[in-house]
Amino acid sequence: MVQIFEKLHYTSNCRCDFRQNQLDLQESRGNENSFQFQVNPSSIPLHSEREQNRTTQDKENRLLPKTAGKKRPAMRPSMAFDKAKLLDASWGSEEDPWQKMLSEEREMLQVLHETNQPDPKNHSTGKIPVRNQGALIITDNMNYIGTTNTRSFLIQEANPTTGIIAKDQNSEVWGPQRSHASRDSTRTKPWAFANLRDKMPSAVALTKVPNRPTQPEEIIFSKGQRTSGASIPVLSHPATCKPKTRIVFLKVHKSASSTVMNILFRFGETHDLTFALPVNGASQLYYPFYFTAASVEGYVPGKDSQFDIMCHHMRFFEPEVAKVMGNTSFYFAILRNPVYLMESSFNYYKGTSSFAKAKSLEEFLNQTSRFYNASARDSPYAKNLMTFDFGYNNNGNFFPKRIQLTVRAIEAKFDLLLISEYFDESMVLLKKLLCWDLDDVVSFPLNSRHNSSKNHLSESTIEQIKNWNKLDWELYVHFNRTFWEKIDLHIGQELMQQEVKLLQQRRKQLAEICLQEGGGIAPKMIKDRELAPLQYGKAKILGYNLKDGLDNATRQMCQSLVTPELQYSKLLYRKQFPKKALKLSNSARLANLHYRRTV
Ligand SMILES: Nc1ncnc2c1ncn2[C@@H]1O[C@H](COP(=O)(O)OS(=O)(=O)O)[C@@H](OP(=O)(O)O)[C@H]1O
Repeated sequence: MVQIFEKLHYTSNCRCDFRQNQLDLQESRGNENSFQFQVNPSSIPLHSEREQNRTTQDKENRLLPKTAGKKRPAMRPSMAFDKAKLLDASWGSEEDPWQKMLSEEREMLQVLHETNQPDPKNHSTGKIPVRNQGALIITDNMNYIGTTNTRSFLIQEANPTTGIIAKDQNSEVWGPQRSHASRDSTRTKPWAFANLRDKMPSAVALTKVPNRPTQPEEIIFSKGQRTSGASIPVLSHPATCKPKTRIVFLKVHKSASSTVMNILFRFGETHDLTFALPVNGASQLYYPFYFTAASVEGYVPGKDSQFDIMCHHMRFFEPEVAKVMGNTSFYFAILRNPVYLMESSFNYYKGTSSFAKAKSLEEFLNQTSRFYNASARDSPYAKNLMTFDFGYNNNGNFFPKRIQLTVRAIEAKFDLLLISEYFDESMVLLKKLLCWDLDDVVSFPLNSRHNSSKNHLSESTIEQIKNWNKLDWELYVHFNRTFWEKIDLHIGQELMQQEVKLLQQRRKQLAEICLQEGGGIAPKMIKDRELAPLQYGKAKILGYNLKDGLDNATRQMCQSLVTPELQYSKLLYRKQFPKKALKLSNSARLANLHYRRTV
């Protein structure tokens, strides 16, 4: 009986409606003749000879340790795809090219995305293409990847069998903002927080910070593996720092990405920035298929950097993203401990083919061959979801080399990888690298589950999840380490703690100003439908009630902090494409979007 109910429930409320995804795009093609669908990646022309024949000095520079503010060169997709053609013959045999490359000691290596983006032509016929899961690896001796003696560093440093206990910062809510002397004068804040300045206590004095508490990553990495953090006793950015406004955020699933997205939405709105929004007001950028520029509303082929911020769910595909956002945008993403990510995913995506029939996460893990079908289109929710979102093969076998190259490729493209277990530290680091204000990164947690839909995990289940999501686990371990290295490099532990404290105080204060109950509440208690988050799978997603009697400006500010992703997205779409939105809402399409976010 329960199962029957669940089945019905999931079907009616499923975000994994791939068919709908196809139809959305199909329809958009009909409406938007200007859209050009992605060509076969292998047909992308090569960059010029000059670009390819980089100088020896260039190559040497790429092998130097990372330095603050220095962006390493992006992977050249066109070169990569040309070489990809050569490797087409080994498609399907995943191991062989890996083994071959392992023996090529002097060559630098590069991992590529899987190359077979679904053929958009299939979409127009309503056919759903089968995704080839083969990973493609190419060699390229002109790239940024280190020499052979660094190849096994990841596995040596990380102990994948060690447990990580995630610290949940969701429930904390705090305070005051700091002044920002070097603000870009062109920036405007029509309403955000401006009216609250006088309601806030003066900035917290910078007192001696207590020793850093034991944190999960310390269980994994010895202290010596981090550089010592130099404390910089200043809170304002240097005069030369100009807020970054061109941003790509890879919204990795179940990693606090909706909260980050809300931060970007608010920043974009208050600074009149434009968003690369999904076509036809859809909720995602062509997910679970590789991102394609044509899935962005208003994208004009050949026109550079048309939008300021891209932050909807997508499966990352660099050349297409670059078409819309250019290569100089600030690229960042957020990761989460795969153990807790999977526990969250199991509840949220309970309706997907892998999880629907499993009575519990434990049952799924004990019988993965029974429940998991790698070729099912919705399988990524059940295995290495982060790897998949970054554009790599989530079913790939584990090889140290695979991880190393994947990590290198991600690092080559992404300026920053955040860690959701350290959300506040992540926001302080983000603020620093974007040259933003503290108020720009303050937020309330969104898309959080009610405790009743969370499951306790035993030690053995945790181990099983880690093994099952080995690729994600290794990514997480690596980027957890580099996260702290970045903090040491850019901020220092002491200043970080001070700023985290300020951020938390600010959040707490905003909660007192805005929230009726002071924090997240169960869905049935939410009074305003516009503020009700999508309820999905088996998860009960918390929302917020705003206080009554707020003046207009305060209410608007508070509302923006708690508006769920789908409603906020719809609002931005209306603002950016009023005519199209009107057309869509006339056909009652847009109005219902937040009830049927696909996937
Ligand atoms: N600030 C902050 N800090 C730490 N964790 C946070 C935060 N905000 C959201 N969350 C948790 O992130 C989970 C939802 O992730 P996403 O928003 O990425 O989900 S989704 O893919 O967009 O559906 C969801 O995890 P679960 O509650 O375990 O499901 C949220 O609780």
